[in-house]
Amino acid sequence: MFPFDLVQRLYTIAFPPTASKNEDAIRIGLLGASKIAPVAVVNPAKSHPDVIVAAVAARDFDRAKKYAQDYGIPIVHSSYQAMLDDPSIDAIYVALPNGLHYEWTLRAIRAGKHVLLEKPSCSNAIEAKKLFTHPLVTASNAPVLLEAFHYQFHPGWQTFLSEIRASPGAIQAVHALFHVPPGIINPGDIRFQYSLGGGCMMDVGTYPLSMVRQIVGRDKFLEPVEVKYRVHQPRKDGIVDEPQIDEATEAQYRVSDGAIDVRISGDFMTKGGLSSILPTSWSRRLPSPQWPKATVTLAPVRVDAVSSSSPGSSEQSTSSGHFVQRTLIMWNPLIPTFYHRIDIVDQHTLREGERVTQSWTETEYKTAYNWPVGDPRAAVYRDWWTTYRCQLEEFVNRIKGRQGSGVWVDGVESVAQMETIDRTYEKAGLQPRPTSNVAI
Ligand SMILES: NC(=O)C1=CN([C@@H]2O[C@H](COP(=O)(O)OP(=O)(O)OC[C@H]3O[C@@H](n4cnc5c(N)ncnc54)[C@H](OP(=O)(O)O)[C@@H]3O)[C@@H](O)[C@H]2O)C=CC1
Ligand SMILES: O=C1OC[C@@H](O)[C@H](O)[C@H]1O
Repeated sequence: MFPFDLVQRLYTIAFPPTASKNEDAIRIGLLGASKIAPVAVVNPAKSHPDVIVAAVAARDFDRAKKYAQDYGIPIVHSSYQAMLDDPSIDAIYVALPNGLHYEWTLRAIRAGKHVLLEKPSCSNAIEAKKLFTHPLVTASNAPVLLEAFHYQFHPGWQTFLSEIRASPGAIQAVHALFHVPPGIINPGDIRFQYSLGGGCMMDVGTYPLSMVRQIVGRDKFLEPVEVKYRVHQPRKDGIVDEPQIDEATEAQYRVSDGAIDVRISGDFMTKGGLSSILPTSWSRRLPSPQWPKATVTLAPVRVDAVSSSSPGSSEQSTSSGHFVQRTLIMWNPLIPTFYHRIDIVDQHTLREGERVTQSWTETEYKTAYNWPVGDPRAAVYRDWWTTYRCQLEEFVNRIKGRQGSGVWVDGVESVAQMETIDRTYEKAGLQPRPTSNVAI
């Protein structure tokens, strides 16, 4: 069947309806002529009546001019500071290398600008604590500061969380991954430079980490118990130029108050494609593309007669009855508008003591391009809105003091996320990324 919905969504994302701008629209300035800004801000802003992408600043003026021409941005600044000094700018999008996030976000806040700050918020937890607890950030009339964990703002991810919360059984295991194939990230990229705050855990690894933290509860302390990484080694002569740069990381965590098995995996260059049909020596050269995903396994619960056992207790394995163990999977929470799916898989077993007499599986598949029917948020959101468009909606709502969808990434969460990244690096035997020595 021809996927009309998909084509329609993709067409509307590429050519969004252009909103006429309100008089008090927020004028955003882009700090850096970055690769991500067109996708994360410039395009989403087109359909938002309260956002104008008004300026771009780059270290190289000619590059900034070209970028401004390409994306129809009226003002060009030849330095980041010139952007912050521009009184016509209300908000700044910080999409600089991670190692510059702290410095330029604090400078922007000091200049009275709201900030949409790319993930990860800072180079490490020291910076994140300084930033998010800074009096200029915590003051009641402080500018709005948001770490751009865009996927959280999409109804698809929120529906997944709601399904988990509404499901029977305590959480037993949470696994999340984000792997990208070789060739996506270029050799000289900022992600491969320690001094700029690079590394897999800082980049593709932040998403699965953020996802598992959302699922187990952001107040839970994740203690890394085992962390494995692959060092980035682009040279054939065996010399590792950036020994602190993890090209791929796998981490297992213990959760503060429970026995949940938490694992994450990130990879900048995932290989091993067609491993089931090709010899290993061939397969390990091939990319192995896969959707980012999060998987949650719940404890079995008894669903027939009244049981004295509590969900997840060991008594269940020996008692008789009808048990159901649920697994929930979210495929592709990062680009859900293109494709996503929520699988709700119920594994049924009938037991007589330790003997399983019958077992079967029932699976329900869901998608959520918008909030549920009847939810007032569904009348505001659109099915074609990308995670970035949803994020921009909420950033503006916060600045304008509007109610919004209720989804937000606050400073407490951003600091806890950075602390967990630091702990993960330390457990791996690597250094957290360097702290900025710029005095602001
Ligand atoms: N939310 C998301 O989906 C994504 C988020 N990101 C995040 O956005 C940020 C930027 O990523 P991306 O757009 O890929 O990055 P780019 O490689 O495009 O770099 C961003 C900007 O950094 C500036 N820059 C400043 N100092 C340096 C330096 N020493 N070396 C290189 N560049 C420098 C450049 O600005 P200038 O123009 O002034 O030269 C460049 O335009 C990162 O924090 C990343 O994690 C990235 C991709 C996706
Ligand atoms: O969404 C993303 O995909 C690719 C990454 O390298 C990038 O930084 C990340 O945000």
